[in-house]
Amino acid sequence: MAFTIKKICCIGAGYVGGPTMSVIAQQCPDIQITLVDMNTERIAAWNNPDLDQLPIYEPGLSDIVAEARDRNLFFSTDVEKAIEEADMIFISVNTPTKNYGKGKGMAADLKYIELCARQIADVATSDKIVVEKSTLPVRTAAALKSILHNTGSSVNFHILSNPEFLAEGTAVQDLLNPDRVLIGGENKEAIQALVDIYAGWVDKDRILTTNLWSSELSKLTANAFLAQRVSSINSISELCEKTGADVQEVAKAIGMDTRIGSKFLKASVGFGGSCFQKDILNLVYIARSYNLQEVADYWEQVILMNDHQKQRFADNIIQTLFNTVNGKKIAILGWAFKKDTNDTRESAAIYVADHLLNEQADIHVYDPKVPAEKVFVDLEYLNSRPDAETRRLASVSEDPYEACKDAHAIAILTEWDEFKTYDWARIKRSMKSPSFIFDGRKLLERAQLEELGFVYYAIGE
Ligand SMILES: NC(=O)c1ccc[n+]([C@@H]2O[C@H](COP(=O)([O-])OP(=O)(O)OC[C@H]3O[C@@H](n4cnc5c(N)ncnc54)[C@H](O)[C@@H]3O)[C@@H](O)[C@H]2O)c1
Ligand SMILES: O=c1ccn([C@@H]2O[C@H](COP(=O)(O)OP(=O)(O)O[C@H]3O[C@H](CO)[C@@H](O)[C@H](O)[C@H]3O)[C@@H](O)[C@H]2O)c(=O)[nH]1
Repeated sequence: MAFTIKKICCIGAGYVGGPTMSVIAQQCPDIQITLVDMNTERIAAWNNPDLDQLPIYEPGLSDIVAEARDRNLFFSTDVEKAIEEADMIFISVNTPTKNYGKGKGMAADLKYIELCARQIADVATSDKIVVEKSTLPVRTAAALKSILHNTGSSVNFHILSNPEFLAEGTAVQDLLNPDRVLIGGENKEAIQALVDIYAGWVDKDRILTTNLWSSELSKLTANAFLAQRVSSINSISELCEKTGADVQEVAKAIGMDTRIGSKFLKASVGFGGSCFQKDILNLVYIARSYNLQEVADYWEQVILMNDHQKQRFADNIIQTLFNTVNGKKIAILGWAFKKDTNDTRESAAIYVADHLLNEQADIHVYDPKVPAEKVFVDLEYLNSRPDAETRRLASVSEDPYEACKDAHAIAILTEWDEFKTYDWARIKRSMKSPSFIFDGRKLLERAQLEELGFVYYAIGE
């Protein structure tokens, strides 16, 4: 039996649900989409007439929301109503690393997923296609199936896995022109119903269908491979610093080998974001749960290398500043985990700053998109010291020149384009001497800065 999809509900209006559903609504004006979330503030922000106040910053997103909102795209806190009315339900809730109990610090916490499944099971009175959009451990669909099919009602549920591969900062472009769309499932008609939606704007050759488990595992694997490239080049950056090789030159030289490819070879202060670490830890946990110790150790090293990269960046600042940063003002440019997003989850900046705060440095943060309070909350979450001390040592500036004034050093931790356009001569004049720059993104030009009198350190040089 072919399915006709007229109404979609998406549970979870976050970094994935928001942009994904906005693009589907834009591309498929005949489908009515309701994004629901239990976070009332988030939903209110999605409904804010002022498009600058949307809860998520992504280039191009506000135009799409402006086009589709209140036409066929709706944001609501009425989860039950949206579930009841929908033909297809996307689950796009967060699946963070568990911070309690069995698997603490490793496994994905599936409590939000289970809650969604139970809510769907309780509310649904007609057949539904349930789509896993969240990133999930392989075989989660089996648990979902068990919850949905044990309701005692005659409602049929078809479960699909449709992991999302968008990267933040380029979410809209990634959704409009995906390298591939992956759909795993068991029921051919249900799979076809989702294929038909994407086929509205995605080339059919790029829509891949697989079994459920391959789809679930492909998502974890893709992130593990991407993160592994960053850790691999970061490991080489340290060797470059010892030997006189330049990591950018090495990356270019190896990236021109078509078997290696040039993407994801940018050495950095360490990868951040809500996905890489969480998903690799989860992969490691799954491997260990099948007693595959070598597999687990292999992937765990990607995380250990990343931790080392953040740590050694902070250590290098301390060492270079004559082995003490106590009472010294250090400007941190960039708090988001990458440019063009306001997301700070697992940002390397948090860990570098925390390390410097442990040494009693006086931290001044500037980021073009991250609100001040978020910076404090991120630091306080680590619980490294009393909150009052964090707020005494750290501050947030709305102006980059203020952040850098009287600083002993500047650490560049996000690759925001605007940092390249600053009046660096003015910044130099306002700083203490010697004036150090620690470029964790290799964003600036060494020759220009050295000419201005800075002492310039960059990852991998
Ligand atoms: N952020 C990314 O770039 C990205 C990309 C691909 C995949 N993913 C995966 O997508 C999933 C979602 O990630 P995200 O970044 O959008 O998370 P997020 O935290 O931004 O959004 C999740 C939302 O779900 C809501 N929620 C949780 N449980 C709920 C429930 N029972 N009912 C209603 N709302 C509920 C939360 O309030 C939150 O607003 C995760 O599994 C993540 O790994 C994320
Ligand atoms: O050469 C590189 C590439 C990335 N990074 C860093 O790696 C992190 C992650 O970057 P990126 O992958 O671009 O952003 P995410 O939004 O985390 O996207 C990843 O995680 C998502 C969530 O699962 C997936 O959907 C995407 O495909 C995957 O790229 C950031 O801190 C980047 O600065 C580097 O340091 N060097």
